[in-house]
Amino acid sequence: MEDFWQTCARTLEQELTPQQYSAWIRPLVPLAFDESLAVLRVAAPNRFKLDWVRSNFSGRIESLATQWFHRPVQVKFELDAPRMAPPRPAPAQSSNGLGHGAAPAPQAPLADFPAGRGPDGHAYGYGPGHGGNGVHASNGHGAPAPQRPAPAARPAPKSDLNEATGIYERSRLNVDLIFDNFVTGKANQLARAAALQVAENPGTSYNPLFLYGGVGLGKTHLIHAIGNAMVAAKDNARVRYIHAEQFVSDVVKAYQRKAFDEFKRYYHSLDLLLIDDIQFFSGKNRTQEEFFYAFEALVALRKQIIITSDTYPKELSGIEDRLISRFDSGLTCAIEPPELEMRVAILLKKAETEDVHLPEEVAFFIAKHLRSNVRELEGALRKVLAYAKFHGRPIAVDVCKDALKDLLSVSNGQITVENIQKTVADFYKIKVADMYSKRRPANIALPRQIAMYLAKELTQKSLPEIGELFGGRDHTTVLHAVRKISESRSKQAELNHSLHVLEQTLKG
Ligand SMILES: Nc1ncnc2c1ncn2[C@@H]1O[C@H](COP(=O)(O)OP(=O)(O)OP(=O)(O)O)[C@@H](O)[C@H]1O
Repeated sequence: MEDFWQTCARTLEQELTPQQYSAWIRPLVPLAFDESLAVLRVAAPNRFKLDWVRSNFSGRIESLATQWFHRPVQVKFELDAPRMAPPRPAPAQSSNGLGHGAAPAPQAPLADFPAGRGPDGHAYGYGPGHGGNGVHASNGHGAPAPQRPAPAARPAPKSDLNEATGIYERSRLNVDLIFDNFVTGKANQLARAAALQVAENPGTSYNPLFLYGGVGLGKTHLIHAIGNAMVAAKDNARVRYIHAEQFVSDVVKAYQRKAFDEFKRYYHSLDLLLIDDIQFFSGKNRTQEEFFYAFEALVALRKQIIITSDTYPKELSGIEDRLISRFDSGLTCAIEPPELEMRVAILLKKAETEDVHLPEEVAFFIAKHLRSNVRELEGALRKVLAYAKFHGRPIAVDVCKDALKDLLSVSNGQITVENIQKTVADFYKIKVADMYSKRRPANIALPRQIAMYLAKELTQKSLPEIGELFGGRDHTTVLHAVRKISESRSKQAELNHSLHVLEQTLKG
């Protein structure tokens, strides 16, 4: 087996770039070859590498093994326990800023950029060898913490676990959000391809990568996947995921502590900065200024920046032009709401992750009725599974109907505002983001008014609620749109026809 592995590694070394070889193949360790089953077991140092090699190299390794052993061989990848992804840590704080502190993190938030001083005056350590950096693992959207421990094959040495935990605490990456469990379809394939490209060639392909789309469509998932891939490729990569609101709060803390030098030192030294929901920078001038400096510094050093937003750069309001033009200078990709088949695939994948068998007709039922975003789909699936378990009933369509009764009636015959926005945007060939953007050219303003009108007609939402879902518009704007479209409809046959088609499409 050792001989085979040496030959296999040599072959792959010739076929791959040196970076790919040392990132993915060199860390693999052959464990055993089971003669009777013709199964080759190979260990990967962590979960990301494991997922990556399984998706990208298992076929090639299997074919080399098949040639070598003169019979079909299956390759099974396993985690090499000592370097596995860390268990979800209780937020750890260095007790004195230097060692691996085991004390629970304090309640008052500390500077999110490391090496700062907490309100108690203690310095909070950062850097390799420091177990805590004074940051909190939170469950909020802003800073998801590692969610789940990778299964341990054997107990890992404590120091390795601490080190690994440190990496994930500092980066704030959620280890569960990886490429492997990101379902791809028409709605997100370009964004995913760009994300993969950036993960493989950080800083040199698309910089910045700007991903935008409506709520719950997978932007955060995708950027964590990039971060996780980068950490997997390079253990000491300086990666940081941060929600834009948290960045604003870091700037405020830097002000309070007169610590802009530390702030800059930290942000300007990253290899990868993932910043989520940049629209939250709107109107925050000092934050924008600091982000501008960080952006310039990182791009000049060919360090990667990835940004997400609810709309495309030119549509961002309250953001300086110099930032907008920089956001636009790399690659901008949209993530659209998923179509039916993709929603089904997502549900099946989520169920598989939970080790639950979800009959396809149940997945179709849920996907047909909940159309707007993936977060909503996940919530519905969780409800159905919990309901079935609680009532001791098998997972079937009738259980779904009972479990999702509220959701189904709230969406008033299954039509949601998000779905209306998507349907109308597709019909008029504009971007979904235009539905909530501030732009007002006629080719956008009319479809937006039509969507508002349909939202009022076909859902239970109030005028203020609709206004909110259309980029925070006032209810009088919605009222104006509803009145205008209903009046025009009675006079213009063509508009009436279009509305009829849209209504039929939405009612399915
Ligand atoms: N294509 C996908 N495959 C699998 N899971 C997905 C996919 N898209 C989204 N999800 C899941 O849906 C949930 C919501 O996704 P995420 O938080 O990434 O959305 P978002 O676009 O960042 O939303 P927001 O704008 O509210 O921040 C997450 O649990 C994510 O894992």
